[in-house]
Amino acid sequence: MVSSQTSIPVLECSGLSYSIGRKSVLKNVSFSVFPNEVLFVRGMNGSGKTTLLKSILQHDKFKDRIKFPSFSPKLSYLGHDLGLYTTLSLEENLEYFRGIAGDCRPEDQIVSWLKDFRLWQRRKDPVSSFSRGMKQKAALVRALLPNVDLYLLDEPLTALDSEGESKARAVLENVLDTSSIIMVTHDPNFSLNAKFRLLELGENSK
Ligand SMILES: Nc1ncnc2c1ncn2[C@@H]1O[C@H](COP(=O)(O)OP(=O)(O)OP(=O)(O)O)[C@@H](O)[C@H]1O
Repeated sequence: MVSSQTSIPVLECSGLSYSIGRKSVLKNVSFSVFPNEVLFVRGMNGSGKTTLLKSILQHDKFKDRIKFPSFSPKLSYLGHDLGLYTTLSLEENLEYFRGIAGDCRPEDQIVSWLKDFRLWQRRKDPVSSFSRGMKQKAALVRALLPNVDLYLLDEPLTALDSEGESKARAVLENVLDTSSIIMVTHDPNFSLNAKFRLLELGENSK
């Protein structure tokens, strides 16, 4: 369902422009993210989707453009670099991130997600032994482990099979009960059973 909500946004971005060297990557980008909503960010390769997520992570540098009207939200990021220690087991990774993250989702929720993703039996194996899709699922669980207000997910369903994608959809809908998500996706048909908005970035790399 497309959102028509008028509550206070978690994040408000107005007129954000960003250049790398002489290349203009983001041109006058404006959008809002509301509580318990997902913002899908789409656009061609090179249109600035990853740059936008990284700009939000570095929001201190863009104080006049990226604002948090009600409170400064806690953020969690999943990028193309999956952010896992591949010589450690999945269980060790999650223990490590639980240790540094502070407030985290309950253990039983994480166990349930690992079972849904068929990772539970492999939790003691080094992440380096995982397939590409398994690494992606592990990285998604790692990113969603901290209990934060806003998740920044860059193509989080890359390499997932149809079962994995369906489970990931349920996990993301679960997360939206308490948080908001900005999700980069190339799939125009991807949807969640949640309120959503769309941000289409222009292609600036010609
Ligand atoms: N470190 C960098 N140095 C120079 N140019 C960069 C750098 N990072 C990104 N860019 C340029 O910024 C533009 C946007 O890149 P970005 O990764 O944000 O695009 P994207 O929309 O996420 O692309 P994709 O769909 O391929 O992941 C591209 O033209 C890219 O070449």
